[in-house]
Amino acid sequence: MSAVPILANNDRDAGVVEEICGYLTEEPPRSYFLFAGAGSGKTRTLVEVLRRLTGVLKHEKGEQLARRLRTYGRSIRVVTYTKNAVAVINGRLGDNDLVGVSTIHSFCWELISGFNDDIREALIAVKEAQLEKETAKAQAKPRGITAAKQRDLDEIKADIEGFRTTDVFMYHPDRNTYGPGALAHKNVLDAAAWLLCNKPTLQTILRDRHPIVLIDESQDTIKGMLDALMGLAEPRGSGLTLGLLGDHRQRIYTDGHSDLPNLVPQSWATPELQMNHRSQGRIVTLINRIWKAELDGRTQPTTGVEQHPRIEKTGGVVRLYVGDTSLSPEDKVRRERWCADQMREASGAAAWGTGQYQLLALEHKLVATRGSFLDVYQAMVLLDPNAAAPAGSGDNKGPAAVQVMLNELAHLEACVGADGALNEFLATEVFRRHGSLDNIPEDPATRAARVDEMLKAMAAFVAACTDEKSTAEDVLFPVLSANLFEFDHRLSAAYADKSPPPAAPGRGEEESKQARMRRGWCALFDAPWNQLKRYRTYLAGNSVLATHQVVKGSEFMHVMVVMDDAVAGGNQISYDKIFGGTQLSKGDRENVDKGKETTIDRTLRLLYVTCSRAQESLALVLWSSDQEAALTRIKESGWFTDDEFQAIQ
Ligand SMILES: Nc1ncnc2c1ncn2[C@@H]1O[C@H](COP(=O)(O)OP(=O)(O)OP(=O)(O)O)[C@@H](O)[C@H]1O
Repeated sequence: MSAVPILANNDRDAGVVEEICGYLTEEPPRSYFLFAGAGSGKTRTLVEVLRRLTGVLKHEKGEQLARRLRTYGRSIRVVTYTKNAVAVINGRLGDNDLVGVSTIHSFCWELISGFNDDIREALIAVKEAQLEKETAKAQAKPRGITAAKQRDLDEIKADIEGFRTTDVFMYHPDRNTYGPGALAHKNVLDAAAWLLCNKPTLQTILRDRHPIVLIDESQDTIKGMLDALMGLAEPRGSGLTLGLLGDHRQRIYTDGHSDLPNLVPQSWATPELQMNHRSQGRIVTLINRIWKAELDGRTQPTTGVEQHPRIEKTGGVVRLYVGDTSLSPEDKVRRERWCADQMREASGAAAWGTGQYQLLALEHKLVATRGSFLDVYQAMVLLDPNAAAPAGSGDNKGPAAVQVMLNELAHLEACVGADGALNEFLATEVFRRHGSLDNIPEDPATRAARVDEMLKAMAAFVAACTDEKSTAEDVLFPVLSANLFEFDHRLSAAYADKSPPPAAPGRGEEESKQARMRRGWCALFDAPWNQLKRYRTYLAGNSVLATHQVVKGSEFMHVMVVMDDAVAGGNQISYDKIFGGTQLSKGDRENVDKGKETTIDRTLRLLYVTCSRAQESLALVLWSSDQEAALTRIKESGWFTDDEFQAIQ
């Protein structure tokens, strides 16, 4: 008797897999948009559908579809947001020649690569449209086309000329591509979208290769491509069927459509997942509340399925702590530890006392302060602002010129045991792997001299990296002097240059790239070596610290969300406005009047994403510019019970 209601409740979404299989195997097949909230098991649903449609699991109509796909050499294409998601789906699906899983970048490049004339035509058309639009916009302004704007417009013209004279285009979806004909990621997406809209041959190729395309995280999928695909899928029976999976409540990038649910054609099916399998009941109630909140300054609709927790997940602890944002960063870090202690008492989870909770901060700099690697992080930002921090797609690997410090030297350092002794066997392996032993001289005497030089350099390296006080320069010195690895010429040149760093530019002053990089190199060489390890862990996404954006798709037992608008800078996100410590600005009011997206809308979605990462307990720490006002508003909001929020003393 007891098992029945559990199954009934937890299995309220059990029919969705079969429902979707039905749409995709109908004649003609029907496109669908799956509303699937946080923790609802989108991936599992997707994989289960694919198993049935490709004949892995017994399914009459699925087997027929699989036969048809195989006969014509076709496959179902799944498009994911990150490479990590590709690996997860492939891992769960196993070997399956009827399904291809890739990121949108790989998918687009696969479609257009080799069609150089078409790519050229598309890129020129896209850029000319951009030039026309930007010129008209600038001309309409009271000051007309300023010198700075003219520079931007000239850059677009130069891009167009560059495309005109390129014969062969090159691209690697997994990394930045350099050299003649190299395309940026955005070029590839733009070109593919344009070609899909304008070239019937490419439309036929797509339909012929992949009659079914399923897109994960569709709320953040780049608009141009999504529009092109949605256009091709109409009318039903056109030869392309789309499945869009997503959660518009979790849209955090500006690439996606702002209101996807309303763009989906009426004729599409709209199945729903109502369960949240991830979080305890208290957390699910909170995220439902957050989404439904009728806040002043909100323009986005509250469309969405109310989620249900699993019926055995009746617990969960949620707390909101409100502190004064004018405190120093050190004081804030200390008080956040106090909040963690409060969480340990409230939840009884030892993890809060041992630092085993995931801390989510709004901004990388904030994370770097809390993670004690601020010097290294700031140096990396100066060296390459676009590569210094982890990205949601998992693509950033740090500035290219310092890769040897992030890889080779890290691997060598890992050969040093806790007792400070170097494991020579492992170190030799590291050298072999990175090609450092390839050029060891043949002649015995020179060979012995080289080996001796390497051993001495290694001993000096070990001494430097086990000394807490060493800077990056101290550790680099022996390895660079003995050429233990192949160093990027920019790193070697910067190291050899002993000139002092240029002064940082004043407010509003421009800085050349060269001066900025020189400051970056000097800051990096001066930074404590032990910060590099923490920076690497963060970059790789393996840290207990992360930004709010990067954790999309992840889950953690215990989560602390640190909300500190003042430190984060920018006006895109403001938690203090949501919680009442800051009033809406004039710009917010204007946006509301025009029905445009507001800070409140963006912040609410980000808050929804961060809160929904927690499985067991969730601490929200708000650094507010008006503690009292925020606490009053929080009490009125009804999001939390009286014992769930308090001031940070
Ligand atoms: N049917 C199910 N029964 C039990 N557990 C499930 C089920 N589906 C998913 N889960 C579990 O619930 C958690 C959330 O699933 P998953 O990460 O796939 O959700 P999601 O829809 O991708 O969420 P999000 O959009 O928040 O990232 C995972 O731990 C997963 O193992």
